[in-house]
Amino acid sequence: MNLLDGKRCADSLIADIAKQVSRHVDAGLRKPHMTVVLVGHHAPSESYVKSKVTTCTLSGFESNLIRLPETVTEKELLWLIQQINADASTDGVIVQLPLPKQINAQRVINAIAPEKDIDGFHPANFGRMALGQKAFRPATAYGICKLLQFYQVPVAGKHCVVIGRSNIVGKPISIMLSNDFDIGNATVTLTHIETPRELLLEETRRADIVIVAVGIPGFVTPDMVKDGVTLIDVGINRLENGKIVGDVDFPAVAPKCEWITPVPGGVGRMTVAALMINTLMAYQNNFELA
Ligand SMILES: Nc1nc2c(c(=O)[nH]1)N[C@@H](CN(C=O)c1ccc(C(=O)N[C@@H](CCC(=O)O)C(=O)O)cc1)CN2
Repeated sequence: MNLLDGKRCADSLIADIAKQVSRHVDAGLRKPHMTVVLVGHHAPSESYVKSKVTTCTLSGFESNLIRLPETVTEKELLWLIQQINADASTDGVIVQLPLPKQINAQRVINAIAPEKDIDGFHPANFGRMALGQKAFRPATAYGICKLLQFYQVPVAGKHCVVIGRSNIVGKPISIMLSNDFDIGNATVTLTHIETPRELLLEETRRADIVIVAVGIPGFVTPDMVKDGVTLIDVGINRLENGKIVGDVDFPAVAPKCEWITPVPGGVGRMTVAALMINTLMAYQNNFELA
């Protein structure tokens, strides 16, 4: 069993980004700038946003965090997005998800200027990504690709099963791994929590790579996978005792795996690193450097 260490990979990517930024700054350009919008006080979101702001500093970026109250209206949030879109000093913006019930998240995402949409959630970026064109790619999915690439895990020609069909993880990773560029060229089956159990097992038991993003602790058990599988655990579940675990029963399944991501320290770290890659791309696009 080998660990796909997200911290090690993310640290290496961030060091590389910081070098590129310092070359741009030495040449007289301003630093890349990310704006983060956080609505309310969702505890995990607070921690993710803190990690994004800290990683901006490590990457040599400027960042600013705009906090809005839980009760903010959709209209007020859309107005703020318009202001950020028009602000030339911001290269990229993210609105931390989830948003409170009164706000339609997709309407907010649709209002972000595609050239500042470093989350890659806007339909224009999602569409370009699906077509294999240059685009901001959803950070978790992109981070998984970067992690597989870093550890030289073979993907082309492999059978990959994704469990979970969310717009931010399951759908984009299934498209990216099946595309014929970068790290793709896998044969991908997209399953989800409503896939009949028998069918799910039929798929996962013959998969070379399983990616799980369902938000259920211990969902993947040893009987579901074959020996030598590569297992990517996207789940982040907080147990009552304060422990964070993924969607995989790690102690039981790890001995069967050739490669496996830990939680914490796996995909989560890569999400933040991939967001930095997207921000650098937004900046380089702005200055026509790429
Ligand atoms: N606007 C967005 N909102 C959300 C996204 C996103 O990509 N864009 N993804 C998730 C949350 N997320 C990033 O925002 C995220 C999740 C997890 C981690 C992370 O580093 N996890 C650590 C453990 C976390 C902890 O200790 O609390 C790990 O796995 O090691 C970073 C970012 C939903 N919202």
